[in-house]
Amino acid sequence: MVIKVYGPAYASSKRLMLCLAEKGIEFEPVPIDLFKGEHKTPEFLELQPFGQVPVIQDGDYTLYESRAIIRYYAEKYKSQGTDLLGKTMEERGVVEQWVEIEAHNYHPPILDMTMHISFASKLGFTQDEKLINESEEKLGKALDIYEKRLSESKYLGGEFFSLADLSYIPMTEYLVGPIEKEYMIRDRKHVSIWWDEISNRPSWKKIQQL
Ligand SMILES: N[C@@H](CCC(=O)N[C@@H](CS(=O)(=O)O)C(=O)NCC(=O)O)C(=O)O
Repeated sequence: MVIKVYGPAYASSKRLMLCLAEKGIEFEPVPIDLFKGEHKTPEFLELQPFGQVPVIQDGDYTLYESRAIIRYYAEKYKSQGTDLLGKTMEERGVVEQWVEIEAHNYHPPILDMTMHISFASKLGFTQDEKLINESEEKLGKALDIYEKRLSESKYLGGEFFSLADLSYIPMTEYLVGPIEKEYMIRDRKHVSIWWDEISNRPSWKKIQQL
């Protein structure tokens, strides 16, 4: 049974598509147009009561929250494709730490900047310059911590690519692309090297075609 991935091919939905690609797991994208409110229909809310994407349906198993989904598949298919969790519990702990840090210190400021820089006019709200600046400052502080970590370790989770790095890719795409803040990556030597490494993975290039 092919996994159905409900969501647009960007941001959090792309996070799990990337994980499935790294694991060599086939999936069927089911586009959900947020701008048309397709994530707020009664049918979709049956699937995901918070009205957010992504959601997966794997047979009669349904799961939402992108980071829960990538952990599920990384564990379920640990010996298939790229091992994204590390070999020991201690490595796993460090991987989980950086996945959580992304969720709380990286994704939110980039999302706020993206919404206000790229979508304010389209969605009809006033661009909040103060929020953009505060978000950029918060992100800069996080990136300085990543710079130190990546000066000591090739990847965030250790000397192996893992969920800790994978989880960052979709929102970093916004940072270096649509919101034109690539300098925040390029001004940090080790973060820049890391970004070039992880964004050149075949899985990411494959997902970009969607
Ligand atoms: N923590 C959730 C957040 C998902 C999320 O914020 N999804 C956005 C779309 S995107 O930011 O990933 O592109 C959404 O559904 N937004 C619509 C809404 O929140 O009403 C996850 O990681 O799955």
